[in-house]
Amino acid sequence: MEITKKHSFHGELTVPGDKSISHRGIMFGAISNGLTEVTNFLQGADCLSTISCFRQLGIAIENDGSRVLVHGKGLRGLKKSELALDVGNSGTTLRLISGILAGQSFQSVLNGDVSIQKRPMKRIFTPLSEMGARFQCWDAMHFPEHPIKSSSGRAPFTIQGGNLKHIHYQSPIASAQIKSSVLLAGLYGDGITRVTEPVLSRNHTELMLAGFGANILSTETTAAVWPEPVLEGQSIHVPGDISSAAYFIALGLISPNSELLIQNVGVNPTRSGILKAALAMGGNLTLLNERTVSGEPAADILVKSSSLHGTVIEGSIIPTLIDELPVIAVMASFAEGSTVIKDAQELKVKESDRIASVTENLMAMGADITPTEDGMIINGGRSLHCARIRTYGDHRIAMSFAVAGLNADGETSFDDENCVTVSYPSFYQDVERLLK
Ligand SMILES: O=C(O)C1=C[C@@H](OP(=O)(O)O)[C@@H](O)[C@H](O)C1
Ligand SMILES: C=C(OP(=O)(O)O)C(=O)O
Repeated sequence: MEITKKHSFHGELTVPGDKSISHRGIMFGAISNGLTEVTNFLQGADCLSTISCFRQLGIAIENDGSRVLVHGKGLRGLKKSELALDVGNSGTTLRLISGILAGQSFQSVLNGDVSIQKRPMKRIFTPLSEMGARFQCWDAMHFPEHPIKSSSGRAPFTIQGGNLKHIHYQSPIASAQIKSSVLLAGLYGDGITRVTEPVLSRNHTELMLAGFGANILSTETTAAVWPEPVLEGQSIHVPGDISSAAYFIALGLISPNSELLIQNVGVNPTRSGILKAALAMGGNLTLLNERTVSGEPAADILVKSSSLHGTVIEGSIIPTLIDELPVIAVMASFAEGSTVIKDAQELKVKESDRIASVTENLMAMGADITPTEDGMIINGGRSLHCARIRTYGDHRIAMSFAVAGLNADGETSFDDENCVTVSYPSFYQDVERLLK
């Protein structure tokens, strides 16, 4: 596939359902009593991995391509899977399911793709072990034919769960995956489990678990969950994913004479830092029709071409736009002046090292970018030219550089453009449709 400069983008679009909320709908439905219906479910590879893991754990799940029905079996209704659970490319699946499996009396084996096998899991082993779960990592090269014990702190690994104690975990990292994993294990604890984070991360778990009937309380950066709730199946309508809308926000802002209306996007303040960052850069963005969908704030976002300028992105806003930083870096390359991104060392442990992958590709396109230990500095305003993009199999890198390529001279090509199926299977078709 080659991408060339296009002049402007116009029209209305809806982006697919939110990935974080889709995962949680399946997981919480599986451990609730009765039927959970998830509409506008994201049919991306990551969320399909969550469905297949819970099917392996004995949960009947019907998926007609949009609506998903989960026949929940209650907190203690999961069955041991004889085969390893394969989370594919999905860190959210792996870390959240581990919290649930920590509470089961059986053993589970978890594995995923080569990217997952590089991602750090000690961050969940530490609190879940403190609660009483036991973990054993295996050497990925020889697994499963010749299981060799490893101390890698990465997948593949075995969890032996059961008889959990409650804890108050002071997480060193602002991570919704760590927080959610501990809170889910806390459902099986012997008292109130609390998680305190340095900065508040996305709170979809707290909002949705409360909707299923859990007793859960959030105060600033601490969330507390009471054990042994009776969870009841729910109807969840998933709002559009702001992380997917981000590519169209960037495209609308940096492409000349463009105007896009992105409908029904989740704008939970713990997720929507990109809106604040884009406004700080001088972006013409308006939120319309603000409403609540299944307990989550949603709105339509009107985006118009803008002359952007640089900004500083640091501190407590970082967890609210962590997945959007690659496309924000692309926006910054089209802005006048410098943009400084700090406190974002978590970028190094996503599907790729996103400080390195963003830097490499933006440099290849002629941008002025310097990587730092915890972010990057971009001196914008240079015109970009085509390059062959190395995605490292990372969906967010592919989509961010599609946005760059649509505003760069020449033919931009990709080593693997298909990795977008992880979170946005119809991405290229949606871009095509909005071309004026
Ligand atoms: O909880 C979630 O759904 C997610 C949390 C974030 O990860 P961390 O918790 O590792 O920051 C984010 O990057 C990921 O895409 C989804
Ligand atoms: C980091 C991401 O997802 P996960 O951690 O679930 O793989 C992402 O979608 O950008």
